[in-house]
Amino acid sequence: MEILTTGEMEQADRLAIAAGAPGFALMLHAGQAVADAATDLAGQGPILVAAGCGNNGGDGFVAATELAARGHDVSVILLCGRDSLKGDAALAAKGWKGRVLPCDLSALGSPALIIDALFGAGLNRPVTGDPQAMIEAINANGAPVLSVDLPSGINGTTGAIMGVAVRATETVTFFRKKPAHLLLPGRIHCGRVRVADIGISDVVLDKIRPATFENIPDYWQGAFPVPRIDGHKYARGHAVIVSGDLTSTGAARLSARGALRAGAGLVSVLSPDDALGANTASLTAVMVRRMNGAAGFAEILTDRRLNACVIGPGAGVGEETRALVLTALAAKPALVLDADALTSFADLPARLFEAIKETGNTDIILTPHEGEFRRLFSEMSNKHPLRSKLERVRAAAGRSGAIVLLKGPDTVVASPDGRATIAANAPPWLATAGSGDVLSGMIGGLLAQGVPAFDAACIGVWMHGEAGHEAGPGLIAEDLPEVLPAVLRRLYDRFGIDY
Ligand SMILES: NC(=O)C1=CN([C@@H]2O[C@H](COP(=O)(O)OP(=O)(O)OC[C@H]3O[C@@H](n4cnc5c(N)ncnc54)[C@H](O)[C@@H]3O)[C@@H](O)[C@H]2O)[C@@H](O)CC1
Ligand SMILES: [K+]
Repeated sequence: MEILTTGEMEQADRLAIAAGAPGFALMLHAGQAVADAATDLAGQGPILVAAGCGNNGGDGFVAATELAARGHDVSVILLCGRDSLKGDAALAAKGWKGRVLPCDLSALGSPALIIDALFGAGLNRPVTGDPQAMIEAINANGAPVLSVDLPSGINGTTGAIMGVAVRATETVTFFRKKPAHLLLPGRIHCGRVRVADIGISDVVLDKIRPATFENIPDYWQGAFPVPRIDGHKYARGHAVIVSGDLTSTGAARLSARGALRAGAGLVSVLSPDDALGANTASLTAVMVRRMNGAAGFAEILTDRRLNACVIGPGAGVGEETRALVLTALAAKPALVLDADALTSFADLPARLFEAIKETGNTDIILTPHEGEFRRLFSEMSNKHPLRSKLERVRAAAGRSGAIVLLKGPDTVVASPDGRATIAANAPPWLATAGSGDVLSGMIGGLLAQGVPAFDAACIGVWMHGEAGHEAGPGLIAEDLPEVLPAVLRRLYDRFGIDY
């Protein structure tokens, strides 16, 4: 499902209006959708609408009018004088026949529900003064809160808190989600998110051409790999995972098991001499192969059947790992660079990015967590400290020439071609030692099956999040590959694939 910035949403409104949908009709639909959600939340109790002076407040007036018509006890507090309302908001306020209370915090009372219609997409500066006091009072009131379009104080495009922001129980937004409904901290302030149809036709998207999508199966269903009945394991690729030395081999083994469970036909751990014993003793379905430094690695990769490679988990930081990465880039298998493979280039990011661009290989994925990202893209992060996660990852993809996957509760995947996805399905207990190693392996396993890199990254992230739910609280990284069959089974059911 597409995600629209507030600018793109404005364009959607304009295109819908130009195609014959009156702006006020859109507001009426929006207000009705808010009223529907409010009825579910408030039951029969009194409802307070806190309205701002723009069209978000207009939606609030429409909802108030609708709810009063349905027999609810509704009152409205307005941030400004009624006379200063303009356009559709003024029209909406005219329809409200009840009292409008001045912006007095004591008027909040003890409603069964507060509808937050202070600011939506038009928030364009930090919240201070009366609106700030109002938002703080709403948060302190204790009543459930239904936010209109966005929790007031949240920037719709970045998800940032502009000084202070409403913490909603539920948010009703219109036509499509905005980045703030998925990116933190915005997502936390939204509560549940409902997307309401307000009469804007999907046709407007042909003109807007949004490049950001929610990372859900509908988005990548077409790229999801399904083993063929007449296929064999060699048709599902051979992923290789580079092991660290004797003191750090576990990460590569976790990664390898992730690759195998994600469906790679064959998986090999490439092991330095000193770690051969440890690796062979702890692996069965995953194969182990001796690898002597970068020269040995280059020789192994001349076998083109080894079509996907993961470097980073437990690899160690320094020149040796840098040499392995540059060797893999030159050999051009589909490639996941994770953890130490990224940190090894913290002082020389340009060398990595140039090597990536020189290969012309578009199947390269960098999978940093926030710390690794800051180290690798420090120049860019320092220059633009206020960019949202989405903007930062997009810029990093452009700068590096690779697909960049920035991990977190709102994992963003961005491609140098501009596409990006945001995932919102990761449970908090997924942030545990070794979890990222499994993720990089899963993506390697998908690459081995021939899934294009951007899709492989998105599918890997989503399945990893689902595996987190499947394993539940208390999970450790070892659990993640083991619950993948359950996740895959549900996906097969959802896609109607026989098995
Ligand atoms: N454009 C449309 O056709 C539609 C818009 N809709 C609603 O309209 C909203 C957007 O309306 P607007 O563009 O009027 O914007 P808002 O209603 O979100 O806010 C704009 C008003 O708030 C003021 N403002 C912004 N930041 C402030 C701050 N920090 N402190 C104090 N005042 C501040 C602005 O000066 C302006 O008066 C959407 O979020 C949605 O709720 C819906 O009615 C659907 C249709
Ligand atoms: K709002």
